[in-house]
Amino acid sequence: MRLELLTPAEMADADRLAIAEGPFDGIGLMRNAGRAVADVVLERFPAAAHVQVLVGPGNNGGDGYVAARILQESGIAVSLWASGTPREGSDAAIAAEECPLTASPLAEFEAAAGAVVVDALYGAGLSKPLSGDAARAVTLITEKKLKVVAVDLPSGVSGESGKVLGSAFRAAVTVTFACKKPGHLLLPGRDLCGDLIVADIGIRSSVLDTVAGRIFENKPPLWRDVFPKPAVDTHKYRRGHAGIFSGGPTTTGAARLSALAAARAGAGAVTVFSPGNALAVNAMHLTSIMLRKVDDIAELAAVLGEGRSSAFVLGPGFGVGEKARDFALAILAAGGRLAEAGAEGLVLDADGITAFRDAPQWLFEAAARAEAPALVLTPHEGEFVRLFPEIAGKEDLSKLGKARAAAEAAHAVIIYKGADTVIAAPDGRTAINSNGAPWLATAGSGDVLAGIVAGLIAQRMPPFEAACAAVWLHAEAGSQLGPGLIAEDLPAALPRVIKPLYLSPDAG
Ligand SMILES: NC(=O)C1=CN([C@@H]2O[C@H](COP(=O)(O)OP(=O)(O)OC[C@H]3O[C@@H](n4cnc5c(N)ncnc54)[C@H](OP(=O)(O)O)[C@@H]3O)[C@@H](O)[C@H]2O)[C@@H](O)CC1
Ligand SMILES: [K+]
Repeated sequence: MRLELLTPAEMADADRLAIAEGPFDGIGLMRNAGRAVADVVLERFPAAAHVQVLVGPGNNGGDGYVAARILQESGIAVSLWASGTPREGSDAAIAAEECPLTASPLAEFEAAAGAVVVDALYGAGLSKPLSGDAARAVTLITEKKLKVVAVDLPSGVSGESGKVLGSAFRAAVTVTFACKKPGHLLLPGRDLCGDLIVADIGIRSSVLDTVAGRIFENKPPLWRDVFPKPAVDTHKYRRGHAGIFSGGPTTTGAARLSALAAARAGAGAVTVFSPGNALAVNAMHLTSIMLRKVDDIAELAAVLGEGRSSAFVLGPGFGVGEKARDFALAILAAGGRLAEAGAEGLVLDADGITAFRDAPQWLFEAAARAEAPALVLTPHEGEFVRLFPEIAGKEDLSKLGKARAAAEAAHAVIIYKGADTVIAAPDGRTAINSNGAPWLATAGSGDVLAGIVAGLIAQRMPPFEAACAAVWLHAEAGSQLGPGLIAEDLPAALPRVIKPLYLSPDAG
C-alpha cells in the first residue's frame, strides 16, 4: 500500500494526468469509482432493502450516479436526491445520463428508516461550508442514525485539513480512490470517515509517483530501512549512548521514564544526569541505567566534552527556567565538537519547550547552525501555542501545515502531538500518525515518547525517521496494552512491538 497522502490539488493533478495517459478516460475512472462504491455497499450492507443516494453537481456526484445505477441493477430499491445538476458535457453529466433513475431535489429529501445512504454530495471539490439542503440532510440522517457510505470523503470534511466546514456526515465507511488524503487521517476527519477503504480505479502508479508530494502516512515502511540493527560484533557504546536530564528531588520520575524508554528502544547505554540533591532518589530507582551528577553548566560542559552521549532528552520534570534554556543552548552549541564523537540530537520536551516561550528565537537560531545536533521538539497543543503563537493562530492552516511551518521556522523536527500526531522535518517531509490509541493520554506518556526518540537517534537513526518510528512504536505499544495502561508499562512493552520489525518485512 502507498504511504503518500495526496492533497485534493495533487489528486486533481493525478486525475488529469491519468486521463491524458490512459488507459481510462474521465468517465472510465468515474465508472470504476462508482462501481467500487456500489461494491462496498453490497458487501457491507447485504441486507439493505433501500439505498438513498445523494448526489452533488460535481464529479463526486458523478460517482454517485454510477453507484446508484449499479445498485439498482443489482435489485436494490434506490432513490436518488440531487443538489444541482452536472455541468453540460462533464463526466458527471454522462454518468447522470447513464443512470435510469430520476433524481428528486435534495430540498425534498426525507430520511427513510432503515435505509443505507450513499453520500456523493461533495468530495475533493468542497469549497465552502455545508449549508441549506445539504446541512438539513446531515441533520435528518444523523437523527435517524442511518448508515452512511461516503464517496471519497464525508461531505463537509476537508480533504486537505480534516476540518469540518459547517457540518459533515458521519460515515460508517468511506471509499476513497487511489490514495488516502490528509483529511482522512487528521482529526476530526479521521473520526468521521469510519472505516476507510482505498479503491484502485485504474490510475497508474507512475502517475501517482509523479504528483506525490512529501506527505506520508506514518507506517514502518517509511523508516524501516534506517531502523537500527545491531551488528553481531557490536558493544554497548557502539549501540549509542543517551543522556537524560533529571529534575529536582520531587520531579525525578519523568526522566527515569525517558531513560528506560531510550534503553528499551535499543540505546546501548543510558545515563541520567541528575542534580546533586536528587542523586539519592534517582539512585534508589535505577539499575541498568547509569547516574551522574550534573548541577550546572560547568558540569554539563565536562559531560559534553567527553563526547560519549550522542542524544539527549531535556525537559521532562526538569523545571521551566533559565537552567533549562542554558542547558539546551549549551548542547546545541556543542554540536561541532560533539559531532566527531557522534552526538546526534537533542530532544526538547515538556518544560524544555516551555522554558523558551519568551525567547523562542534563541532556540531557533541555535538549531539553525550547520554543526548543531538535530533538534527534535515534541509539543502538545498547549506547548505548540507557547512556542509558535503566530503559526498556531493561522486558522487557515491544517495541523499538518502548522507542523510544517513550525519545523521550517525552528530548524527542528516537530512532533506535534495529539490523537493525530504530525511529524514534520525542516526539509518539508511530513508524516501523519494513524495508529494512535486513546489509552496513551496519560501522565508520563510523553516522557516515554521523548526517550524513544533519543534512544533511536543515539543509534544513528536520522532524526525525522527516528521521530516517526518513535511515534509509531509508542502508539503501537499503547494499542497493545489497552485499558489500564500507565506510562510505566510502555517501555516494557517496546520489545514486543520492535521485534516484528526485524522478523517480517511486512510488519505494520
Ligand atoms: N476524473 C476525475 O477527476 C475523477 C474524480 N473523482 C471524483 O471527483 C471528486 C472531485 O470532483 P470535483 O472536483 O468536481 O468536486 P466535487 O467534490 O464534486 O464538488 C464540486 C462541486 O460542488 C460544489 N460545492 C462544493 N462545496 C459545496 C458546498 N459546501 N455547498 C454547495 N456546493 C458546493 C462546487 O461548487 P463551486 O465550488 O464550483 O461553487 C462544485 O460544483 C472526487 O472527490 C471524486 O469523488 C472520481 O470520479 C475519480 C475520477
Ligand atoms: K462525499
